[in-house]
Amino acid sequence: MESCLESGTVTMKNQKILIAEDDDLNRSNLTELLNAEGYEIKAVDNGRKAMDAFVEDKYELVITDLKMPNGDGLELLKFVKDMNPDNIVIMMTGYGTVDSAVEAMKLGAFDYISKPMRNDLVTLTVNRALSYASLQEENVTLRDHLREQYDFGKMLGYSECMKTIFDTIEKVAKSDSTVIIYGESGTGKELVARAIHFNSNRNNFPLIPVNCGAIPEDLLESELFGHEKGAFTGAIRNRLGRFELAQGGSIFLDEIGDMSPALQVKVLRVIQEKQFERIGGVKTINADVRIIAATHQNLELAVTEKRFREDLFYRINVIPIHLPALRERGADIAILANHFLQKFAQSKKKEVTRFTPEAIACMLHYPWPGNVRELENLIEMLVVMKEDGEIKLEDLPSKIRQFKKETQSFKEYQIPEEGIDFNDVVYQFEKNILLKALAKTNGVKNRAAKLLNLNRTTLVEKLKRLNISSES
Ligand SMILES: Nc1ncnc2c1ncn2[C@@H]1O[C@H](COP(=O)(O)OP(=O)(O)OP(=O)(O)O)[C@@H](O)[C@H]1O
Repeated sequence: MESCLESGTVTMKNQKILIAEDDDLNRSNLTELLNAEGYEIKAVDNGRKAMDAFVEDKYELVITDLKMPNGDGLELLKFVKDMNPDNIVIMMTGYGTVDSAVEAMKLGAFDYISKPMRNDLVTLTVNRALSYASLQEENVTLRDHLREQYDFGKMLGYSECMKTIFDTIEKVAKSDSTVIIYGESGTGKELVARAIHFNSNRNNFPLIPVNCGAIPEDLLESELFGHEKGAFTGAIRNRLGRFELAQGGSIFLDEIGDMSPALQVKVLRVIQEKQFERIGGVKTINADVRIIAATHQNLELAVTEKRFREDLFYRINVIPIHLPALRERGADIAILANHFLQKFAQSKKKEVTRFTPEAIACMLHYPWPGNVRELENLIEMLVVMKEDGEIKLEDLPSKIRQFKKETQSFKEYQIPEEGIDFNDVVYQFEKNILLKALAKTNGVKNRAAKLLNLNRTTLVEKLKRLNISSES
């Protein structure tokens, strides 16, 4: 990319700008103006088309009108920020109301331009926004470069909380301190443990995982510490335990909260004295092992309920890392979904290209009780079921489909400071629902009535009252 200095700001040419504006004249003026400035422009006339374009291509900047039919500016802003929180968005407002602009800024818009627009102000705002974007990109590239060095492997995350977690991993990896990772099942605790180990000074030695919740208690002790031949019935030869196998490296004690109190004492001794004996053995073995633990439980609560030893808790809770549930990091859902789509499309040799914006929006609102694992499994299933093309809302299982955007955007409906015309809003909402039902049933009123749980006569009366003809 070539860069040049213009009116005190750095302008990066060949950057792409997406414009969403329903006013034809404004749209073409803006396109001409910014084309002349050397930017590559894609201009569309509503929010929905802009969402489609945004999913398909990379745009350094999105400029959107606030009020548009079919996906307004705020909806587009939210969509862009969900897909990529770092993407810069500028709003255009014809209403000059500070309120809507303030709301847009709160939602992450970079700036706003009031209409009627002055060309010099437009170019100034756009150049400023893109200079900022370039600086931001430089920072991200630098950080990504550092991150690559630390080999975060397949672990993705663009949400603020995941960035904080990556920073923590970088810091703690080299420290050799005990780490405990808290998080619901499927949030990526094992991936974090791997990232810590493989970025630590112990990475030439193994990382040995043990799922303390999956191994029966009487076997777990021998799994961890090993046994001598004849230590118990069935111990026909000496066996190394996982602590010994992990010598020089790290041990990942997954679901440590499920460990019995008797074993908790033994693990405490390994941490305090760095020593242990095999079952039935007399020789004391030195343990040079870093402990990385994980649990989905609230260990503090387990301590107060006397299910977990307090002394062990303080020994392992040295560096706690809390992995948020997937539903708490909206920004990651779209990124992870696209990543898994590419991964499975490639491995299963399918031409499944992308998700429609509606499908993504719906996934953003589903609560994902099984977290990233559930998302990964779902996308594998969707790719298997599909031959090619895009994954649409209808392709999603019904438990996810019920979290369609309409429900949510209605929940999120904000009454502006200047108030609303109640009857008009309800009228628009009702009309919208009826039109959608008709579109979904190809205009067949019987089926539309069934879909809405109305009887046919009521539906027909409503259509008449709302002035909806079969053509519409
Ligand atoms: N940030 C992420 N980026 C990419 N893949 C991820 C991410 N987080 C989790 N995964 C994937 O999700 C799946 C579950 O992750 P993982 O096994 O680490 O979760 P967990 O919290 O340890 O689960 P459990 O507690 O059930 O053992 C894995 O296939 C993992 O590769």
